[in-house]
Amino acid sequence: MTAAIEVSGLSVRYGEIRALEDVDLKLDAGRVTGLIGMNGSGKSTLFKAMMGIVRPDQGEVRIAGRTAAEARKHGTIAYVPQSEDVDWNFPVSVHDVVMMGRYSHLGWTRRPGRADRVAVAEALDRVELSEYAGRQIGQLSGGQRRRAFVARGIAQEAGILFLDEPFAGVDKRSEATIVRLLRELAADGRTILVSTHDLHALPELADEAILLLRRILFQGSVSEALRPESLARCFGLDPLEQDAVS
Ligand SMILES: Nc1ncnc2c1ncn2[C@@H]1O[C@H](COP(=O)(O)OP(=O)(O)OP(=O)(O)O)[C@@H](O)[C@H]1O
Repeated sequence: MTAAIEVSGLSVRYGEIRALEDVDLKLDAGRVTGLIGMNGSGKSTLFKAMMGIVRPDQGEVRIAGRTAAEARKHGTIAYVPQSEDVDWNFPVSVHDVVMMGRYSHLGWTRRPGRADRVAVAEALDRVELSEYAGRQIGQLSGGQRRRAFVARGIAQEAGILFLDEPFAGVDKRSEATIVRLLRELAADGRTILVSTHDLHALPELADEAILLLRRILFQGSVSEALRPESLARCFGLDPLEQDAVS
């Protein structure tokens, strides 16, 4: 089976800072992968490099046979950003946000047609936000905001979905809804990569896990990734243990 995403020998620097070093990974379609790493370990940089937003110093990214930049241009990748990277006061409705996913599909008039409106309505329905379509995006809860961005990716018909910390600031019920939704989207054949600090959600969420600390420390089963010795290498301590005592 050809990997949907193949990264080889990827290194990224910001001036003197080495954010990623010699990263190799393969992600297959139909699977959810959890990307685990402490703050500053390079998770966002990895997403950006795989979307062709930051240029690698070395190595390459192939997305379904294309370069990262080509794949982004073709709308192959949808990105759900970290909450703090979004201006929630921006005067757009939930419907408008989801319609943004159709931009790569719009014809020469650049005006949404019937097919675009249908795609947006179906995406909103899929994430159970139809009744919120007219609301300003900032008037949604944390979990609903994430679902609106997932709907944007569905409307975009993206085969690949990257989510950067989708559970941060989200209550348990919304978290469970997002986990269920991502599992369904993977079952449809999408490739899903989710960065998260929420290790407790991992067994239900992900088919496999990657531990990142500038380099890939581990890629494999969730149960192995969650072993104390694996986490100790990734975080320098065992965070599950920390949660239990705090
Ligand atoms: N635009 C930038 N300019 C300079 N340094 C940067 C830039 N973006 C990230 N870095 C640095 O690169 C390293 C990796 O950062 P990155 O944001 O990829 O980590 P992260 O794992 O996503 O962290 P977090 O969990 O806090 O979001 C960090 O040392 C960070 O300070």
